[in-house]
Amino acid sequence: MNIIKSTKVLFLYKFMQRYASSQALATDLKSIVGNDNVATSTAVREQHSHDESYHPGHKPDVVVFAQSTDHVSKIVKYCASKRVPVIPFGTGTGVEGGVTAPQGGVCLDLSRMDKVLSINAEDFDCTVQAGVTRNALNTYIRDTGLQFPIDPGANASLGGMCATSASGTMAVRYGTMRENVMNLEVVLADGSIIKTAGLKGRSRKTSSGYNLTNLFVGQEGTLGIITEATLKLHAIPEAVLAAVAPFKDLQGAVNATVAIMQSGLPVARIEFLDENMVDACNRFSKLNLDIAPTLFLEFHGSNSNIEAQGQIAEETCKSYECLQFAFATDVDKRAELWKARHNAWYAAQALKPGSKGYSTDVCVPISALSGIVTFAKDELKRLNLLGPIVGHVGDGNFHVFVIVDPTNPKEIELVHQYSMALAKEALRVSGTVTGEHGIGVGKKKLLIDEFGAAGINTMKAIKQALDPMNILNPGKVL
Ligand SMILES: Cc1cc2c(cc1C)N(C[C@H](O)[C@H](O)[C@H](O)COP(=O)(O)OP(=O)(O)OC[C@H]1O[C@@H](n3cnc4c(N)ncnc43)[C@H](O)[C@@H]1O)c1[nH]c(=O)[nH]c(=O)c1N2
Ligand SMILES: CCCCC(=O)C(=O)O
Ligand SMILES: [Mn+2]
Repeated sequence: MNIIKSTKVLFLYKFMQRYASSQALATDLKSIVGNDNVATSTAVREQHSHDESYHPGHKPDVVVFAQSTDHVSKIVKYCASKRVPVIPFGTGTGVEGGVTAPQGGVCLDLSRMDKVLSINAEDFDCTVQAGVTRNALNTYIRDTGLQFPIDPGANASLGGMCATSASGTMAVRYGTMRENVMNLEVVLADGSIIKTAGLKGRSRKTSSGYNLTNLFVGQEGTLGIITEATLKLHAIPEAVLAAVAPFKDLQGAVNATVAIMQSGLPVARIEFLDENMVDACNRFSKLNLDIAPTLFLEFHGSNSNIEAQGQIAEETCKSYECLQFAFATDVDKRAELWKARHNAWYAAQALKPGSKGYSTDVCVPISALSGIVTFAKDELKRLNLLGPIVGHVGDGNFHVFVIVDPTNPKEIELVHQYSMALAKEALRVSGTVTGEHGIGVGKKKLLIDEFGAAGINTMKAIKQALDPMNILNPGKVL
């Protein structure tokens, strides 16, 4: 009895101590960035404790809404002086637990840094603050005839997209964030500010110094806080044509993809949905597609060549026994199709109300795609799991959205094992454990298999050099 009582007292004491220190932290931060930019309410901390995944949330002690690079620099400098963790937060749409705060600390929300700083239409580039979302940027530049085509399904922040090296349905044509970031402004762990590609750099190519830009693309907030990004823009095509092609079997759809890629056709989108995913999209997005392994395709070109592109794709799909090949030229029909594709994650989860999705994200050389998708499906069947499959197959990248009961730890463990087995199969065939979602907390254990000890030690040496006190998003990636 006494032991229980003293444990309770100790718990209460620790709670009071943490509460007092987080209050002191908030008071100091308010003096740096102003009262309106600091939140300590449970609701705001809860909202910033998790992303869109099944990974358990952890609340930060304080949430700070930065308004400028100067704010970020001052906050990081202060946190360094107190050895307080800093966790950057864009829009919280990540899926590997990257924004959770397992050690508490300050969640640095960048959504109020939402200014488009410059558009250089003649150079096809722009510079934005980190909190600008991809949709906001595309709305802002609509009249220039340009677009920023990297499209994770969610309306993510461009800072978050840089930090996770995001991609999406159009990477097959326009590249991922790695190919589209020209320069970054980054606040380092001591509060100093750098530009990764030169103080004013926005040239199309450079061989000057180390490639700092791509060190900070994909670092998930563990090496620095991205405050501004200079990005490549692309012309909005004169003509766009979409198509839907259901196939008799999975192999036909995947082999047609490989053949289309090998033909050199500049396909803009080529997305695979297995029969379960099509069924889920039909229900969730009110489509009426045949329930079969299906490709959604899109071609970007000029009025004079768009039909020829579509025709080559149609002939190729027919030679792999597609059941039909239906073009969608109408703007609204196309928008409906891609909206449904972007909502696939929610469609999958809606198959079982109350369930949560567990997303896998492997990427392999395209010649290995058919084999590994078959492996993924066979394993689902063996383990009796429901997992609709969707993929940016032109890049050899696909996701199994395994549906889990979040209250059933045994099922979560089983799905975790499935995800690990799939990732190891991807490595066996020379792929990667994540094509676009990153490592976060979810895939840390797999890094050693992908890079080996010497590779991991190199990453640790970089982390140690840039963040010796481990205050930047501790517990993530490495
Ligand atoms: C429905 C749906 C569909 C998709 C996706 C999500 C959802 C919900 N995603 C995943 C997600 O949208 C993607 O990872 C985004 O890049 C995350 O951007 P946020 O702004 O939400 O970052 P979020 O706030 O979730 O943070 C992600 C990570 O980056 C760090 N971070 C955020 N801002 C930072 C900054 N300014 N500086 C440094 N670090 C920072 C965070 O600390 C965290 O580790 C995705 N992804 C994809 O690649 N392809 C896809 O097809 C999809 N599709
Ligand atoms: C939120 C899970 C990832 C979604 C995704 O990457 C996709 O639909 O392609
Ligand atoms: Mn994806």
